[in-house]
Amino acid sequence: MSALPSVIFDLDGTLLDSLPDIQAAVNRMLVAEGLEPLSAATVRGFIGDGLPVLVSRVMAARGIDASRLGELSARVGADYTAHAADQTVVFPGVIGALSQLRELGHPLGLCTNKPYNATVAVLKALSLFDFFSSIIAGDSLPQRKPAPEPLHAVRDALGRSGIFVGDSEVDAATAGAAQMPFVLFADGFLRVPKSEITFNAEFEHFDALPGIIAQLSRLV
Ligand SMILES: O=C(O)COP(=O)(O)O
Ligand SMILES: [Mg+2]
Repeated sequence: MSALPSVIFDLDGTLLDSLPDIQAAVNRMLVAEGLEPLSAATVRGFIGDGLPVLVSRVMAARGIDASRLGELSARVGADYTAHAADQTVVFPGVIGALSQLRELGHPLGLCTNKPYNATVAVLKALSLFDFFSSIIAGDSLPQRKPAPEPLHAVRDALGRSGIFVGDSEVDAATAGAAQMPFVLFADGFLRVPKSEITFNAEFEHFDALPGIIAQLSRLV
């Protein structure tokens, strides 16, 4: 029997409902600038392409001069990292599914566009850090998702074929570019209709994930 494939996870909107803390950090910056805060729905639509892109979208929405991107990204990043687990919760069933997959012998990895320091802070605060043998974040490599390199880097570090589990069109495109099967968590931060993306399977509760991985493992 061949070795079980690795299972590689996206973070925001897949393992974590992190929107409240991302929105709060963005709005602390806006309020400090004397500007109106943004709604959760608006901020949700800005998440998925990494922190600098998020901040550039926030700045555009509130008319802040683009020349301040470096300064404001650094400020939001530091503030968010210090408060990354204030309101953020793990989606129901995540710990059970990760435990089960690890026990079965699947190596587990993480491939996120969130900056590395914030990723580690939130994973440790929510007792998820020890599950992952390889973590590639939004600032780990010159490329970020949807480029295939971050996903390939995690897969290569884990030393097996891989299955990617994510919530967004960015993740679907990354899996396609990396030529890896993609499992969609359908209750995350997807910004396009499901019909516009390609996935091998989908689920709405993590209790269903180990069964899906068992099926796909026969194909990879
Ligand atoms: O930080 C982001 O923009 C998105 O993070 P994710 O890749 O974990 O969904
Ligand atoms: Mg995501």
